[in-house]
Amino acid sequence: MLNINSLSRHYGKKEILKDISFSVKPGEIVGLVGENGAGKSTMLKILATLLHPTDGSIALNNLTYKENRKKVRKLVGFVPQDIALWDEFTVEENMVFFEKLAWKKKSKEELKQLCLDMKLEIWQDSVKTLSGGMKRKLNLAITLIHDPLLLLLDEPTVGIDLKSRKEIGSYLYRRAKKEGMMILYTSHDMDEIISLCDRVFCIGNDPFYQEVLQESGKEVFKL
Ligand SMILES: Nc1ncnc2c1ncn2[C@@H]1O[C@H](COP(=O)(O)OP(=O)(O)OP(=O)(O)O)[C@@H](O)[C@H]1O
Repeated sequence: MLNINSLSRHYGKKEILKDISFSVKPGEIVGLVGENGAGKSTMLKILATLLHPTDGSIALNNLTYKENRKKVRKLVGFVPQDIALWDEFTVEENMVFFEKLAWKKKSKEELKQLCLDMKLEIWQDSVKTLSGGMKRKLNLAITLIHDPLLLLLDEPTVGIDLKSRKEIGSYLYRRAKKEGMMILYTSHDMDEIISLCDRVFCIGNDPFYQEVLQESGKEVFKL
């Protein structure tokens, strides 16, 4: 279970997140939507332990972020908007490199299977020769190497073709429901949010997203 309590974040004098509280249950997929600059990435970076909140507390499976940062890090997977890969290395070399940094041992077959699960069928090619969508698939595969309990995805499917997007979505959905993995996910694609997420949180003051999502019958909450 992820619990966020009265969280706020300022950048200088600018308040981006204000008194935010919510919980995510095991196996739940939660969408985070809102206009550009609303604070979605800031929220994910805080949950990924890359930023500190100005105020408030977070706990993952009763591990408080403040006191257990290292332990929490092992349980979290984060796909940021910017792709971070070794361009000169092959897909295989990237997977092996990141496996060494992970806290779980995975065989080459398992690593290759993860790429296939992300609809990436290339293994020996150098990353610099991959398309933008293929790089995103590799980024997703890397994030899943250590079997995170909390998966944070910041617009992960930008540039990924529709068929692969649907298959990756179904794969993540199955894993969340089977393993209790929690997924927090930002996207500007409302169809994808509606089809994949159990609940949606709207961040920021623009009522547009809430109205669109309510029309679809989704459970929508304002943060
Ligand atoms: N390092 C920083 N220093 C100062 N301000 C920042 C910093 N990072 C982000 N911001 C500001 O915080 C606000 C929220 O940014 P954030 O990236 O979290 O928004 P977002 O909802 O993810 O937007 P988008 O949909 O465009 O990705 C923006 O006004 C942004 O300019």
